[in-house]
Formats: sequence, structure tokens, C-alpha cells
Amino acid sequence: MTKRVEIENLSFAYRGNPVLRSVNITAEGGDFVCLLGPSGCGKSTLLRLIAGLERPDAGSIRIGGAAVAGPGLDRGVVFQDYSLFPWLTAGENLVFALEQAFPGRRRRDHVEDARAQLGRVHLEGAFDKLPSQLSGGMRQRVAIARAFATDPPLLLMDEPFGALDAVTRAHLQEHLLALWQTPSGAAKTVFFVTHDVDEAILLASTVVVLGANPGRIRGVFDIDVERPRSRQSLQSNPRYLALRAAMVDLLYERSDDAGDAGTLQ
Ligand SMILES: Nc1ncnc2c1ncn2[C@@H]1O[C@H](COP(=O)(O)OP(=O)(O)OP(=O)(O)O)[C@@H](O)[C@H]1O
Repeated sequence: MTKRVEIENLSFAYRGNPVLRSVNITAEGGDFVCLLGPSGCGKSTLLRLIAGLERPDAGSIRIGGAAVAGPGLDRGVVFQDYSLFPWLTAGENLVFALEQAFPGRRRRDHVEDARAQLGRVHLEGAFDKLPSQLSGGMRQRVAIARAFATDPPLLLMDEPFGALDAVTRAHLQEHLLALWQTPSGAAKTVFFVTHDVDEAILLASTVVVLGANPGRIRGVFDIDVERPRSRQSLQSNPRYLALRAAMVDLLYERSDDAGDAGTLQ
């Protein structure tokens, strides 16, 4: 089941301080949308609005045609830190999520599913480990496995690899793409926050570049670089280099120098 996400004229302020202004984004079912922008431009806030954790001051967010009225099991979330319950083992974190999503199923089936999902991120041996016994990269693999385990049509990921070293980060990007590109994973619409241009181009089908004060869309880029993509092959891909240059220009341009219509499609 795929879900189209329509964000229309969205504006939001924290206690009178404008954070997002007139944001319009349409993601088709199965799109991988990266939200790219400088610190403080409202990327996390936009994700929290889609998650239903905040309410828009103006405009609307529709998922599969229905207006977002609060959090829901149709949206899996992965944050940079503290995504997992620290008092539950890796396996029990998945089992707990499966119980919430599919109440009434036998616990034995949830445990079996949890083991299979951990296996998909090569962590079958971590079922009985507490998050504190795992490395940061392993914890995020568990968090990703948990997000995919309940098979939500929409995944919201807020800099999930931001705290990891470059090599671990590259592996996690591969794990995420491998899951997303499976027949069931490819149906998922993903919103992924990052401030890393290379990460955005590696992962996304669409990159939305946001500017700050208040947060608004500076450009929308259709990433028409064929998959599978690897960091190595991208370095010599002229299309990648053109996209990268255009995004970097937009990110480092003073926001009052430009209009809101930077696009390269
Ligand atoms: N709970 C809050 N109360 C008040 N202001 C907030 C709150 N959360 C965020 N803000 C403000 O909203 C603005 C956008 O914050 P947000 O975290 O969405 O930005 P971001 O683009 O995700 O930043 P970063 O890349 O640094 O995580 C910032 O000015 C921030 O100070």
C-alpha cells in the first residue's frame, strides 16, 4: 500500500516565532524525499508536523488523502538518538512495536518476525542485547529494523545517521536502501532529514532544499541518477556533480539574495 503525502501552504510558529512559512511539498507513494537545509531551518519541525506531534498554524498535511490529526501507526519514525527503549532488549523493542501494530497476534509470531527483521540488517545475534550493549551504528540498525517491521507506508527519519562516523554511516545508508528497494520496501514513502548534500543525493528520489528564518522551500531537485548508486560511482557521474553544485549554491547563498524557485529537474 503506497501513500501520497500532500503538504499545502503549511505555516508553523513556536509561541509566535515563525519556523515554517508556506511550505508546499507533494510526495508520491514510494518517493524518497530528503529534506536538506541549514541548522534551524525547521527540518525537524516539519517532520514532527508530518508525524502529528505538532499541529500546523495554517495549511494542511494529507496522507493518502486524509488530514493528519495526530500520531498514527501508519508512520514509522527513526530519530538520531533515543529511538529505542533502553530497558528492552533489541528483540523486545521490535516485539513491542509489533504488538502495538498488530494486537491479537500470538507473541510467538511477533518474536519470529522480530528475529527475521533483525536478520535483514545482519543483527540476528543481537536479539537479547540491551541497546546499551550495542554500538551506535547497531542501535540505529535495530531502530531501522523496527521501523520496517511494522510495515508502515510512511517512514519519517530525522538525521538517523547524524551521530555516526563516516564508515558506519555509509553502511547504514546501504542497509536502508537495501530495505527500501525490496518489493515491499519500495512502496514506502520516506521523509529523511539531513544536512549532508551527498547523503541526500545518494538516497533520495527528490531533494527539497529549505532555507532559514523562517524555514521555506528554496529548491526542489528530482534526483534522476540511476540506482543502485554508490559513493564511488557518483563521484564521477556528471549528473551527480551538477546536482551537487546546484544544491551547494543554494545552501550557501544568502537567503535574502534569492527567490524561492531554485529548481533543477
Ligand atoms: N520546542 C521548541 N520550542 C521553541 N522553539 C523551538 C522548539 N523546537 C525547535 N524550535 C525552534 O524552531 C526552529 C527550527 O528548529 P528545528 O529543530 O526544526 O530545525 P532543524 O532544521 O531541524 O535544525 P537542526 O538541523 O539543527 O536539527 C529553531 O529556531 C528552533 O530554535
